[in-house]
Amino acid sequence: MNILDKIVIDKRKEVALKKSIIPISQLENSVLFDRPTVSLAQALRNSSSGIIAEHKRRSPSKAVINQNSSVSEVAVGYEHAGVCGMSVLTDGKYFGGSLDDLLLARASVQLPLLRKEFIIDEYQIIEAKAYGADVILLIAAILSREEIKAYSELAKQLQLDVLLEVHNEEELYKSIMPSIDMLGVNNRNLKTFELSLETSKTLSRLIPNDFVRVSESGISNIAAIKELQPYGYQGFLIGENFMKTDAPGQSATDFINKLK
Ligand SMILES: O=P(O)(O)OC[C@@H](O)[C@@H](O)c1c[nH]c2ccccc12
Repeated sequence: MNILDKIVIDKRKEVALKKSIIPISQLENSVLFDRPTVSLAQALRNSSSGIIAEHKRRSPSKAVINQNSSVSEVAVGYEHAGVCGMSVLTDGKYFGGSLDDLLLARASVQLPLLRKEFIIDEYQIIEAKAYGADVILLIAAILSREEIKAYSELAKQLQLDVLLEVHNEEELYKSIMPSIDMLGVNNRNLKTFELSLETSKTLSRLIPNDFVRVSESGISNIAAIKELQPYGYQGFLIGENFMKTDAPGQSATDFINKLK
């Protein structure tokens, strides 16, 4: 069994438990549920840098990155740096994140916030809205075409943007539909952790022009961005490169200044 299979098995148990404790009606009654959202896709279209900065304490591929980071401080630092959006890992077991992290980020910044989660149930999309997210991630490797369609349509109803993540041609073909706003190509294979920017380059020619293109993972310098821009990428999701430093916000500032 690969790591992604393990994560999904645990996630199904987690969601089943949560559903038995907090009913959907309670999520829908939360204060943030009616908050007007901000579009990340729009922010990326209007930006020249296109940086989406992630809050990530640890990961199965890298162990500890920044175990004790303060999500509020990081969020404020990222906003100050001029990023287009922030990604907040909410998985606890494998990434050390939580929905409280999302709430804290929401309380600290106006930026579009992406709930970075392994979504396998509609409940998690309603939860994302209730905890202040503007965008959800859907991972094609763990979803059928029917699920992608149902989940992305629900997200649109809730005014959430959808970032659909793919890693190969097959995943890309099954995911192309109008309810997707952004197509993310993950340079990291979630099953083997193998990393290569070539993935973004080879898949780019298969992505229809109306989707905002986001390249995800393994981006650690300006050269990588310059290399990917000619392939039509307008968004760049960066986690570890910022989070491994003592001041993620400052490293995002330095990075964006170099891009200008
Ligand atoms: O830390 P990196 O290599 O910059 O990667 C960030 C982000 O792309 C990565 O965390 C990620 C991309 N897709 C995911 C899906 C689930 C969990 C994590 C991810």
